[in-house]
Amino acid sequence: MQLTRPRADVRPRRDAVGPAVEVTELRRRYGDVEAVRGISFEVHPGEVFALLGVNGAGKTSALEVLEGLAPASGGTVRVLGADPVAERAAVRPHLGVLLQSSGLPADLTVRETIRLWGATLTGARAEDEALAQVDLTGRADVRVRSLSGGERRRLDLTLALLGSPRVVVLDEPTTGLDPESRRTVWELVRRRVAEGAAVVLTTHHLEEAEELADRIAVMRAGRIVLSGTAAEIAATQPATIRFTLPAGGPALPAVPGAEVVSAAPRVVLHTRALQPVLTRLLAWADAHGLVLGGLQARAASLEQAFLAVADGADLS
Ligand SMILES: Nc1ncnc2c1ncn2[C@@H]1O[C@H](COP(=O)(O)OP(=O)(O)OP(=O)(O)O)[C@@H](O)[C@H]1O
Repeated sequence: MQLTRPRADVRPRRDAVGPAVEVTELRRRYGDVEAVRGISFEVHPGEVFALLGVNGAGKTSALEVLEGLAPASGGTVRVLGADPVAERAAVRPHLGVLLQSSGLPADLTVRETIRLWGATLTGARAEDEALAQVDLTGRADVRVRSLSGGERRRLDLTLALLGSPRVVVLDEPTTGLDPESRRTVWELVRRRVAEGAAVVLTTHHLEEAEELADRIAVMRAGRIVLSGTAAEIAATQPATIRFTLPAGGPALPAVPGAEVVSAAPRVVLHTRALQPVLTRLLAWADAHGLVLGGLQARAASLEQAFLAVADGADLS
């Protein structure tokens, strides 16, 4: 299978404002394992950038450098123009981080946790606002150890956004959340972005990337192998046409521009020219007075492209 060759780096659509995050040829190595093998991207203020990839693709390893938690083995990372590891003190006040798992003190209540974290920040949001924005007002006096997984995740998120950070890094922000809580989180992220923040996130929920991200990069084995908007990435895959051919009728002729993936009676065609192929197909059916049973025509999805990459599609 052919996919378009990824761009060498991932350029934002807007170039008027300088990038809040600049990652150039980033590498990260653990002993003999090269987890990140030279990735480049930029994220501008007011933009959401999603890093996708199967388990072990290198997403968290890359984010940890942005978060200032680990040095790069090669390449450069700039957050608001500074090195997040070497200049951590300068970057930290402007950075909101949500790790995959947090280690909050279990004996503190939700309100105490927010108060304590807020005391380390300048210009922290009011406690009540921080509680309300993640629907934890009614749980303010509950100890962290007694929260459900989803409540804890929402607390993590409100802490990450407590200081109104200009750069937000979210590692799987909605893992374990129910659909309603997930929407609450999306709303919060959108609000922060509308206020001008640059957001980098990882997720295994492709619909989350489609909902939130302006641009997406798909990683495999430490490299970015596909990048662009969700629509651009989906468009690397063919559209699918399905129908059932009635018994006893004429055989399906070759349709130029379409590849037969499954033959009659349950026909599946792949095409990169959906409209002309569909037009020819319908004209042929019409000419023979045929009804194409259960006819479906579907453009490719982000999920299809993601799975093709995960399967190791030939990218040359
Ligand atoms: N501390 C470590 N020591 C050695 N190898 C590590 C370490 N952390 C991660 N790795 C390896 O680096 C590779 C990338 O891991 P990473 O956690 O960055 O992937 P990921 O894309 O974030 O995966 P997931 O979706 O599961 O979170 C994997 O092969 C992993 O086993």
